[in-house]
Amino acid sequence: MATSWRSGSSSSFASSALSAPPSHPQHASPVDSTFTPTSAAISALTADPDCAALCLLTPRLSRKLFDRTPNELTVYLGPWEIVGANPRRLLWQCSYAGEVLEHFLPSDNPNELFPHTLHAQHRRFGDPREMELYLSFQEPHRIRYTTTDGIVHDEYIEVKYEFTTIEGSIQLQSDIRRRDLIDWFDVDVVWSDTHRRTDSYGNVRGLGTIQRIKLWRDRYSTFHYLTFYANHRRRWKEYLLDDFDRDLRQRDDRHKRVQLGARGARRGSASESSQGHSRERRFSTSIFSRSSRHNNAPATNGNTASSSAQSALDIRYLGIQFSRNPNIQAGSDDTRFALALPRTIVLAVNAGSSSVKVSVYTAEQGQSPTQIAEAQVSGLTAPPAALKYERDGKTIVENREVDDQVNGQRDAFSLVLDTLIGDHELPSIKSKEDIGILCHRIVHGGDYTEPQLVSDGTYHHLENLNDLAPLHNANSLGIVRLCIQEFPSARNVACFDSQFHSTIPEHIRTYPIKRDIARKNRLRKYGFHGISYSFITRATAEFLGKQPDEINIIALHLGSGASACAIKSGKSWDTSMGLTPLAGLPGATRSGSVDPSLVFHYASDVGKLSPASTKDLHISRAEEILNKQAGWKALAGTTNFGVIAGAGPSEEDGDKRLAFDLFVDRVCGFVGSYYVSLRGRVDALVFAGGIGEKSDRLRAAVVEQAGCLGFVLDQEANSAHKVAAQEGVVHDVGKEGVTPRVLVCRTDEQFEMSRACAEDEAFW
Ligand SMILES: Nc1ncnc2c1ncn2[C@@H]1O[C@H](COP(=O)(O)OP(=O)(O)O)[C@@H](O)[C@H]1O
Ligand SMILES: CC(=O)OP(=O)(O)O
Ligand SMILES: [Mg+2]
Repeated sequence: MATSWRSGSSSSFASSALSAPPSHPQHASPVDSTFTPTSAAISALTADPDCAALCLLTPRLSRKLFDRTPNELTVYLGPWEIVGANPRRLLWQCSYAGEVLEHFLPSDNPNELFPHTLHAQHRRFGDPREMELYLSFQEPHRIRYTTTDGIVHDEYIEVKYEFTTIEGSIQLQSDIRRRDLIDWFDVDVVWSDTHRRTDSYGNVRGLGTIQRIKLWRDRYSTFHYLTFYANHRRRWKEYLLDDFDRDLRQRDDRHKRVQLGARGARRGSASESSQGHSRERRFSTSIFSRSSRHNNAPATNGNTASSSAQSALDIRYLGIQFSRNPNIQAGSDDTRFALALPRTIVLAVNAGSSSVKVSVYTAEQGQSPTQIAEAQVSGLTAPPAALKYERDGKTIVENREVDDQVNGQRDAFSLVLDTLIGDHELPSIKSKEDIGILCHRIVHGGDYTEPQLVSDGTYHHLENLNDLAPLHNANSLGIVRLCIQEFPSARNVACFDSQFHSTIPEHIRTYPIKRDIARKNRLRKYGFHGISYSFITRATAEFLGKQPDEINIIALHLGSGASACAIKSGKSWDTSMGLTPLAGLPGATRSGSVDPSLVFHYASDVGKLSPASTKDLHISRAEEILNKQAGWKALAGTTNFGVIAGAGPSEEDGDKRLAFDLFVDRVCGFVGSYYVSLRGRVDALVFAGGIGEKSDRLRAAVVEQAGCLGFVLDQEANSAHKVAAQEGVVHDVGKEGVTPRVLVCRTDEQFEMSRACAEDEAFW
C-alpha cells in the first residue's frame, strides 16, 4: 500500500518534505506483496499547517496526488496493532526496517473514539458502502513518523484514512473502539425531544443532519450502541440500544422516519409535555464513564469536535429520518433497522353509502399506525364508479373507471384487495397472510360502545341491526364475511359509527314516544359518522393546541350521507342522525328529516316490503323511497354535489341551485341549534367529508348565513385550490383574529379505526 506525504511548512518533517522529489529512495519501492488487504495506504500532509491531513490512499489515488504535489512522500503501510496505554497508539507497520508510523489515539478509553465516515450523499454516484473506505476523525490527532533518519514528522494533524477494502476499514474502526461495527445507516436528520426536528421557522435542524449512524456491538457483552456525529452541536452522541424501548415508538415508512422511545418513558412525551402533561422521568443513566481527554491538540477556530460523546441518555426519544434519496439508500436501511420489531399490517375498510375506502397500515401495538397505501372505489351511486390507488403517497391508479367490474360495496372491496395484493411494489403485503388485523367500519353498532372482535356472536348481533342502516350495515357485513373466508388467520374488528355518540345525554337521545315501546324496540337516537367525529375531535384539538376534552365544536360531516354534531368537552352532545342514518340532513339519495307523515302521502304501498329487499336486508317501500329515491338524486338528478355546487345562473340549473340552497338552509339549521345547545361556547365550526372538504362554495354559503353567530371566513384561505394544496389534516379558513374559528378537517375514518385497533391489546 502506498503512503504519501505532502509536507507541512513547519516541523522537522516539513523541511525534508519541502525538497522535491522525496529524498528517500526506499520510498520509491512498490507495494510489498506481504501486506494484507486489510492494511491501508496513507497519504498527505498539506503545505498549510492549519489543514494538514494524513490520508490512507489506494495506490491509484495516491499516484494522482503525487503528480500534482512534488513535496509528497510515500510510505507503504502494512497491518496495524494498537499498543500501549496513556496514550494508546495505533502502530502501523511500514515497508522498511526502522520505518514506523504511530497514530496517537486521543483517549485511552476506546469508547471515546469515533472514526467518522460521511453520509453517502457526499459521493452520490458510488456504492454507498464505499463511504466506509474513507475514515476521518473530527479533531486533530498526533501522528509520529519515524525512519532510520529519525523522527521525520511529529505533529497534530487532521487524519484521514482511505482504505482499499471495506473490511479493512471495519476492522480498524472496530479495533479502535473495541466494539464491532456491525451496521450503518445514512440518515438525513436525527432529532430528539430536546432537539426538535425543525426550528420554530420550520427549517430542518435536529441534533444532526446528513450523518451516518453506526451500530456497534460490544466485544465483551451483548450491548449494542448507536453512534452519530451531532453536527449541529459539534459533538459525538452514543446511545446504548437497551436504553430504548424494544418497539419503535413511531414508524413512518412514507417519510422513512422512526422514533425510538427511551425505555420506561411514556409515549407521546414531547407533545404531551408541551401541553403540560409531562409525566415522564428523565434519564440520567450513564452509558459509559467519561474519562479525561488526552488530546492537547490546538482547537481550530472553535470548530473542534469534542471527542467525548455525551454520556447520559439525556432524551426521551430519538427520531431518525433515514436518507430519502433512493440512489443512496439502495437497500432499505430503515427496514433493516426495524427488522426485529413486532408489527403487523392493518387493513381498515370503510364501506360508505357511495364508496369503499381501504387503507393499509403498518402498526405496532400501542403505537400510532403508519399508512402505506390507500385504495378506494367511489361513485357507487354516481356511475361510473372509479378506482383510485395510492402507495407511499404516490398515485398509482388515478380514477380508473371500473363500472364493468363493480356492482356494489362487496365487489368494490374485492377489486381493492386484488389491487393491493397484486401490487408487487407493496412489499408489506406479499400474500394475504401478511395482514394481521382487518378493521371494518360498521355504521350501526346498536348499544356497543367500543370496537368488537368479530365472533359468531357479534356477527349475528350486528346482522340484527341491518335494517336500521339499510345503505350500510348489510354491505359491511358482506365484506366482513368475505374477509373471514379470505383471511382465516387475521382478526376482524368491528368499529362502530354509533359508538362515539354513546355520550349523548338522555334528554337529547330520547324520542317523545311511549317509553316501554322505545325501550323494548331500542328506539332512540344512536347517531352515526362517529368514527369521523372522533378523528375530527382529536385533530381539531391538536390544531387548536388543546386537549380533546377542552374543546367545544360544531362539526359537519358532509358526504354522501351528511350529518352535524355538537361536540362538548370532546364528547358527542348531539347529532343530527338518529335511530337510522336517515334523520337530519339530506344526502345523495336520502331525504334527511321530513315530516314523518309525508311518506304515507307519497305513495300507497309504503308499508310493503320493497322488491329491493334481500335475505340480509328487509326494507319497506317507505324506507326505500326516503333512503334511495330522495336527496340530491331526486331534487337535482345527480348525486354528485360537486355538480350541484357548480350550478350556474341558467334556468336549466334551477334544480341544482334549489338543492344547494336547501342544503345550506338545513346545515345552518343545525349550526344554529347546536350553537344554542352549546350555550355559545364554540371553539370552531369544522367542515369535513367529501362535500365539506371540497366545496368552497358550500362552506362560504354556510358561513355567510351563520355569520350572525360570529363565524367569518377568509375567502382566500377558503378557496378549494388553497385547501387542496395544504398538506396537514386541519386547515384554518376563518378570518384571522376571529373566534370561533372556521376549519376544514380532512377526516380519516380508516386511520381512526386502525389507531383504535392498534391501541387495544385485545386485538393483538
Ligand atoms: N369537488 C367537490 N365539490 C363538492 N362535492 C364533492 C366534490 N367531490 C366530491 N364531492 C361529494 O362528496 C361525496 C363523497 O363524499 P365522501 O365523504 O367521500 O363519501 P361517502 O359518504 O361515500 O363516504 C360525493 O358523493 C360528492 O357528492
Ligand atoms: C352514516 C353515513 O351516512 O355514512 P356515509 O356518509 O359514509 O354513507
Ligand atoms: Mg363516508
